[in-house]
Amino acid sequence: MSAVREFEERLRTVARERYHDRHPFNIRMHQGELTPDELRRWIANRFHYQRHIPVKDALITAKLETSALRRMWLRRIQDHDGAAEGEGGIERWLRLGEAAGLDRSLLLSGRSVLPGVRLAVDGYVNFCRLRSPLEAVAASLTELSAPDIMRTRIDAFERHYRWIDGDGLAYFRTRETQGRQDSREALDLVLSWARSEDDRERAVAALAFKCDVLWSLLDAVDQADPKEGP
Ligand SMILES: O=C(O)c1cc(C(=O)O)c2c(n1)C(=O)C(=O)c1cc(C(=O)O)[nH]c1-2
Repeated sequence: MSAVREFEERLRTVARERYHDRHPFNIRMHQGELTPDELRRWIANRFHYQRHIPVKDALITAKLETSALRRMWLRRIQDHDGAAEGEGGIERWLRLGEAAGLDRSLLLSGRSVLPGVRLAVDGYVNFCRLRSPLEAVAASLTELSAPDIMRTRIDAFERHYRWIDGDGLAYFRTRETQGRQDSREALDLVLSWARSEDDRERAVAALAFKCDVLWSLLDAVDQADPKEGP
């Protein structure tokens, strides 16, 4: 196998084997075992991650040196922030919250964000702020596994959590396609930028770090005091 194919295989293995679809909270979600309060707590806390994705993508965009690359990365910001008020992934996530009975003002206030979730998201944003473009882009490669988890989640919501209106699932449906494009583009960049063995090690470590971010976020949600609100 060529060195590049071997590197790609390592990245795909990390993205598969350390991905948060194996986290106990996601397993319970997919098996239909979450209570409405647990699901609401996840939605409210994951909103904190969602609203920071375009922030970290702006930090990455600032590191890219050509118009073509910046144009590519700007699309990600628009996917989340929309081209106009009332559009985009953040708006779709707020609608998911509303479909689950969460007021958008609660999500926007950040009042429900658990300390561990705040640290995990800060960790990811600061990683993208401080590390090389190669490492920041490699960290986004968890998205290699994201389209599959979106499918699993849509199926689980439609089967087990029918109290959430189906229109609320628009975020997940849109992300299935967007995630595929994002991960294809990011993988091409990482494969072409990582020239040395040292670069490849750093890229794999960046992806493993990002898996830890997603895992820690779910640890915090999973271990939250059930008496606390969403
Ligand atoms: O719900 C999920 O399981 C999940 C996972 C990930 C991921 O794997 O990083 C992302 C998303 N969703 C997502 O919605 C999203 O917009 C996104 C952007 C990124 C990224 O790192 O650039 N990951 C993810």
